[in-house]
Amino acid sequence: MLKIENLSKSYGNRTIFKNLNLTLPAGEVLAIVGPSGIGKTTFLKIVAGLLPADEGQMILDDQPLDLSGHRKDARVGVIFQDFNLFPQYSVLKNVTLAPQTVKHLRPQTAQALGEQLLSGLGLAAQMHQYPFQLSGGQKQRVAIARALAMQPGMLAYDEPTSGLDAESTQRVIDVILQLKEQGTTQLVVTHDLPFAKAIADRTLDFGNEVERG
Ligand SMILES: Nc1ncnc2c1ncn2[C@@H]1O[C@H](COP(=O)(O)OP(=O)(O)OP(=O)(O)O)[C@@H](O)[C@H]1O
Repeated sequence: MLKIENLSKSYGNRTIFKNLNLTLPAGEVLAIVGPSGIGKTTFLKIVAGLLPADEGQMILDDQPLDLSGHRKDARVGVIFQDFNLFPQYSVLKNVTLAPQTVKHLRPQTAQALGEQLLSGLGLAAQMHQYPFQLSGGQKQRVAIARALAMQPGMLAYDEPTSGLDAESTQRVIDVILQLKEQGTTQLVVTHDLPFAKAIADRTLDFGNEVERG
């Protein structure tokens, strides 16, 4: 479960959100929607530990999350809009690298985990290919496998269907629902309302429901 209490963020004298409170029960999917520039990505980056919050706290599975913007643990897995895969590494190595270097898993253990995750996401045939050989939807699923390989407490996605065709979008929907079924807590920033409807237990409209003044 993710619990957010009185979270505030400003850029200079511009308040992006103020006193934001939110509870996301374990295994639920929250979609965050709202117009461009309203602060959705800012919020996601704070949840992911990539940007500092000004005030407030976040608790994931009863343990506080570091909100300094320099979080070192991998408790929140992030999937970026542009995938951020390493182009010089195979799909499997993209997934197994961080578990070995950050979590110090033995190569065989990381490999077994990577193979299991990639197979589960329908990428068994692509394991030894390179990112340039994949479709956008396949890259997105590699990014999801890579995040899951760090065994995070939850996943956060930034516009995961942006630039994907209908078929790839459906695969992302299937993966998110499959992970939900397995109990993964997920937060998804999107401007795609039908997509939000297909995945979410709950939708937060960042434009209308969030305090900023
Ligand atoms: N580092 C920064 N310094 C100052 N202002 C920023 C910074 N990052 C973002 N902003 C501003 O904060 C506002 C919220 O940006 P953010 O990217 O969070 O919005 P968004 O809702 O994700 O938009 P989009 O859907 O277009 O990605 C925007 O007006 C943006 O210009």
